[in-house]
Amino acid sequence: MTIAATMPAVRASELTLRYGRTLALDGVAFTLRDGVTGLLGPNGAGKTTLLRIVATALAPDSGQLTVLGADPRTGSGRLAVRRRLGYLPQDPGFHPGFTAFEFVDYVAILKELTDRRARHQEVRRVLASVGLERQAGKRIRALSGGMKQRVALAAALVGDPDLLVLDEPTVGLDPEQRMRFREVIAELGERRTVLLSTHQTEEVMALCQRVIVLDRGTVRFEGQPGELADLAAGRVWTSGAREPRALASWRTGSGLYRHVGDPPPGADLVTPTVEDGYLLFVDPSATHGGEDA
Ligand SMILES: Nc1ncnc2c1ncn2[C@@H]1O[C@H](COP(=O)(O)OP(=O)(O)OP(=O)(O)O)[C@@H](O)[C@H]1O
Repeated sequence: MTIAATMPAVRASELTLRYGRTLALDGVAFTLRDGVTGLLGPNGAGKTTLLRIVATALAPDSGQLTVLGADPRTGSGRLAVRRRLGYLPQDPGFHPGFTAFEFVDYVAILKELTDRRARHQEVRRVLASVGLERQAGKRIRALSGGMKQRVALAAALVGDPDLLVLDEPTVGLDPEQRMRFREVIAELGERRTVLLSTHQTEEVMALCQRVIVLDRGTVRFEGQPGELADLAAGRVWTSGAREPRALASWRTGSGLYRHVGDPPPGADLVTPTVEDGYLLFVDPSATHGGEDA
């Protein structure tokens, strides 16, 4: 079953969550529709906390949340969400003695695929979709980090869920594996709603139709990656020397220095990237303090 194009898969407002004295989420609001949305933010921004809430693994202290038309505050609502959700957590909690097949089969059992034959067919399908058909019989402890990550993604794909929540899915992967993951995720995003967290702006450019920038528990930006890049227009330039007053200034492969910040008069402005826009939001010395007001 697919969700109607007009209906957001996730609608959240005023989500707040504290761990003791740490305010991890502070009035977070966003809407997710079909396609791939990247959740970008520095360490400790609240990304994992937010993904766990959307995946119904954690309840917010306050705020409103609708996931796939259901209310996760109720038991029946959580069950309805979990039946149509695929979640790749940061730490999937593998039993290392399981084979890849056994682990994904175990997840399929938890997802109520009771018919053994159909279930095994589904396990083979999802393992093949991440290129692991030949490793299905290997013990997880014997797999590389990248392969373990693929097993975790395969488990999230069981049952062809309408909503996929992926916590840093490409972390620790080599470039080839990352490309392979991108192919799988992009294809899913053509038919489903995918929310993935990442530290990598290049991932957002490569994959995401939309991006949410989270910093210190607050949404700083929500829109298209191109719009985030455009926010840095006029604030990125190159020159032949380091610029100590810039927010960021580094020597590039060409030998020229690239700077983000307030350019001097007559600066050689260049086209900004998503990373430039992101830097302006998350750098505490940036002049975007009013954006979240
Ligand atoms: N179980 C917990 N107990 C106490 N504090 C926590 C707990 N989990 C997270 N935090 C704190 O809440 C804040 C948000 O953490 P969270 O893991 O959601 O951020 P993140 O954006 O996913 O970070 P990273 O990119 O490093 O994974 C941080 O300050 C973190 O230290």
